[in-house]
Parts: sequence; C-alpha cells; structure tokens
Amino acid sequence: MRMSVIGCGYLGAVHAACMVTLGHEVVGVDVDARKIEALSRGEAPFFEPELADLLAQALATGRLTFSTDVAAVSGARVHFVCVGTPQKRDSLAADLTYVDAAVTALLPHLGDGDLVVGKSTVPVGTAGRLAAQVEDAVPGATLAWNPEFLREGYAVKDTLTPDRFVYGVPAGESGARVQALLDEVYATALAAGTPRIVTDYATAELVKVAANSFLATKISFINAMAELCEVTGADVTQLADAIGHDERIGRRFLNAGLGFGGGCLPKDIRAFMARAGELGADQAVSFLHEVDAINARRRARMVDLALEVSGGSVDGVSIAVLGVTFKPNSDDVRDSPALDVAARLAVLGAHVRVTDPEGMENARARHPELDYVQTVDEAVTGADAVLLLTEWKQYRDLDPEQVGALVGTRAVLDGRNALVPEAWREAGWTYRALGRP
Ligand SMILES: NC(=O)C1=CN([C@@H]2O[C@H](COP(=O)(O)OP(=O)(O)OC[C@H]3O[C@@H](n4cnc5c(N)ncnc54)[C@H](O)[C@@H]3O)[C@@H](O)[C@H]2O)C=CC1
Ligand SMILES: O=C(O)[C@H]1O[C@H](OP(=O)(O)OP(=O)(O)OC[C@H]2O[C@@H](n3ccc(=O)[nH]c3=O)[C@H](O)[C@@H]2O)[C@H](O)[C@@H](O)[C@@H]1O
Repeated sequence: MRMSVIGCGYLGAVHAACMVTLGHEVVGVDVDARKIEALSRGEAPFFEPELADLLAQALATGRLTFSTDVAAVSGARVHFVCVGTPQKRDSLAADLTYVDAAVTALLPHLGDGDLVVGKSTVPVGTAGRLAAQVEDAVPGATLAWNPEFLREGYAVKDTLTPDRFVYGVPAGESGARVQALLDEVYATALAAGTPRIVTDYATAELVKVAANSFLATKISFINAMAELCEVTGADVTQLADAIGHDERIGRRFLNAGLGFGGGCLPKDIRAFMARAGELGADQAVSFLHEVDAINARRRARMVDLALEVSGGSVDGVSIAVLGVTFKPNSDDVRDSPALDVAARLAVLGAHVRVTDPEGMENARARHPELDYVQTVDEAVTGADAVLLLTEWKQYRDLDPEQVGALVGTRAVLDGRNALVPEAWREAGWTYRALGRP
C-alpha cells in the first residue's frame, strides 16, 4: 500500500522505515530540509539503535522516499501524522500548531477513500475536531487516531512488534472501513498475534495519555519511597525488588533515581492536567501535579548531594558528569534530568565537565556553557566528584580502581542507582546515591 508519513522525527522516521519493512511504499514528509536530506541519504538524523540499518535496507527497496513538499503524498491512501506536540511556552497545555498545520496541508491532496491517521500524542477531543475538518473538506476521506507507544532506544522493535494496537475510529460503516484499512497496514504484526483494540476517538486519545501517566506515576511513586528511605536509612533498590516480586506490582519502571525526562512523559502529564482542567475534571488528575513535583524534587536532591560532598559549596569545584541524555540508548536531551542537574551545578559555580556517548551535540546546543569532553578519562581527570546521571552500560561497567587513579577526590554520586556501592566503597570511594544509605 502507498502511504505517507508527515513529520520525520523520532516517531515518524522510524515509522516510515518500518512501514517499508512491512512491505508498503512510503513517502516521508518533513518541513525540516536538513532532516529530509539526511534521511534521503540514508542517514538517521538522530541516534536510534537499528534505525540506520533499517533505513538503508528500506531505501534500497526503492519503496522509501522523502520530501519537504507535501504534494509528494499524492497517490497515498493512508497518511500518518507524526509531528510534534510539545508543551506550550506559557502553560502546561500541548501546542497543537504543528498537528493543525500538518492536517491542513494534507487536505488539498486527499481523495475519496483516503485515511488520515493521527499518531502524535494529543489532548482528548483533538481527533473529533480534525475528523470534522477532513470530512468537511474532502467527501469520502476519514480520520483515525492510532496512538504510538514506542520507547526511544527500542523504537524499531516496538514499532514492528508492539504490545498492542489501538485504533480510534468513527462510528458506523465508515469506522468498519477504517478498521479494515488499518488491519491491512498492520497485517504482518496482526498475523503474529498482536492484540488490537478498536474504539472511539476519545478512548484512543485517553489510552495514550493514561499509559504515560501511569508510567510517570510509577516512577514518582518509587522516588517518593526513595525520599522516605533517605530519612530512615532504608534502601530503595531493595524495597523496589521486594515489592516488585508481587506480580500485581511488577518490578519494571520501579528504578528510583533522578526521575523521568524526555520529550514525552513530562509534557504528556502536564498536557493531560491542562486538558482535564478545560473539561472541568481537573480533580481527576490533580495527583499528577504531585507526580511532577516529586520528579522535580529528585533533581534538586541530586544538586544538594553534590553540595554535601563538596562541603556546602560547589563554587570552583571540578565535577565530572557522566551522561546527559534523558535515558541511555538515545541522543535525546529534551527535559533531560541529567542535563538539568549539570546546568544547575554550573550556575552554582562548579566547573562541570560533561561526557556522553551520543548526546553531546544536542546537549551543547542547549547548554553551550558546559565543558564537553569526549571520554570518561578526560571528564574525571582531577575531578572533585564524579556524577553518574545517565546509566549507559559503559558507565555501569566502570572500574572504580581505574577511575580512582584519575580523579582528585574519590567521591561518586550515583544518580541512577546503577553502580554496585560495595565495589566503589571497597576501592576507597565515598559513594552516595538517591534513596540509599
Ligand atoms: N519520541 C517518541 O518516542 C514518541 C513520540 N510520540 C509522540 O509523537 C509525536 C512526535 O514526537 P517526536 O517524533 O519525538 O518529535 P520530533 O520533534 O522528533 O519530530 C517531529 C517532526 O515533525 C516535523 N514537523 C513539524 N511540523 C510539520 C509539518 N507541518 N509538516 C511536516 N513535518 C512537520 C518537525 O520538523 C520534526 O522533524 C509527539 O506527539 C510525541 O508525543 C509518541 C510515542 C513515542
Ligand atoms: O509517549 C512516548 O513518547 C513514549 O514515552 C515513554 O518512552 P520514552 O520517553 O522513550 O522513555 P522511557 O523508557 O519511558 O523513560 C522515560 C524516563 O523515565 C525514566 N525512568 C524510567 C524507568 C524507571 O524505572 N525509572 C526512571 O526514572 C527514564 O530514565 C527516562 O528519563 C514510554 O515508555 C513509551 O511507551 C511512550 O511511547
């Protein structure tokens, strides 16, 4: 089937390449000419494991093209909308400018029977509004909302073999047609047994923000327990293991530390609160304010820990920061807790030397005032404290003796509970972590 993908960022670029893998013919469209040029050359414009290979294979089939001109979508039956929905500058709400612009730009190129499929994360009510716009402008064209649940770092696998599909479709006969078309798009995964939930627009939109709110709540729950551990001398990692053995709770997403960041969880819970407020249901999700506040306190606590091990002030102190991306296996620094902590320490006068396997370019663009170095050795040489803020595997595996030979003072702050404290203490380090004695 010929289809288009509008918006080729972390979501859209992966979606476009994966749809070719499933046998479809895809044109990817983006307003960012540099991104389109890179993708056309087979270069992933961001770091995502497996994407470069997949892109090369997809381009080699001749069934994947990219363009900055939306007219290139002509002949496609299905149009995936994958543009950004960031937080507005002046409020908690989502900025729908890009989604609205993408759908408006598509309208002149739609024909009878065409389907617009929203994948971006949007406030409940958006799909209904856009569906009316599409149906009014193009008789016979319809809209579905098919939220995406992929994780950065596992985006290819999550797209090809998702846990489930959710289709938000219009009522009646046109809904059945939409369902059949989406089943054709995802035929391979459906044949492998991936569950699919077919529902109305509002439920589909809410499923997405409910899932991200649940994940954020789980992380803030364990980080709230970490705060209790800090005042009682208990160990949050053992607590998480112990409660996680209960299958009803589950161990995943109970890693206490610096908390959640990225281009999705933070802005999605805020947009959810804003939308609930507009609907007069703010009480229903008012707990998310607490989830957000707990998350913010972890970053502040990390800065306090650095102050503590530095004798009350970091002014002039040399600090090595290992990791600046919002999580490992990504180059994404959007709302990164690690980068936030590094920047705050610099404001307090610390000399912050930062290293990261993939995120340096993005971090430098946001915080040029930090000192970026290529290797761990360069970062830690002479340092008064080493902060592990993103748990890349190569940082988890560091040898405390080898690192110890380079630093000025053997003090390590483990912002992700990723190191084995005993190993570092035995090597003569002061080891401090969030939620651990
Ligand atoms: N990043 C992720 O892991 C996931 C993201 N999402 C959702 O997907 C959406 C996109 O997120 P990302 O890919 O991370 O954002 P992104 O910022 O990486 O990509 C968005 C792309 O859309 C392009 N764009 C903006 N306006 C356009 C227009 N009118 N026409 C064509 N292209 C346009 C931008 O140039 C950019 O390349 C958001 O709603 C996000 O919440 C959902 C699941 C996973
Ligand atoms: O809507 C989205 O864009 C996506 O948001 C998240 O995916 P992602 O942002 O890629 O990353 P996660 O793996 O969820 O991690 C989010 C943040 O939580 C933190 N985290 C995660 C797990 C944990 O136990 N503790 C913890 O602090 C991570 O370090 C990271 O900063 C969801 O997991 C995806 O299902 C969703 O599709």
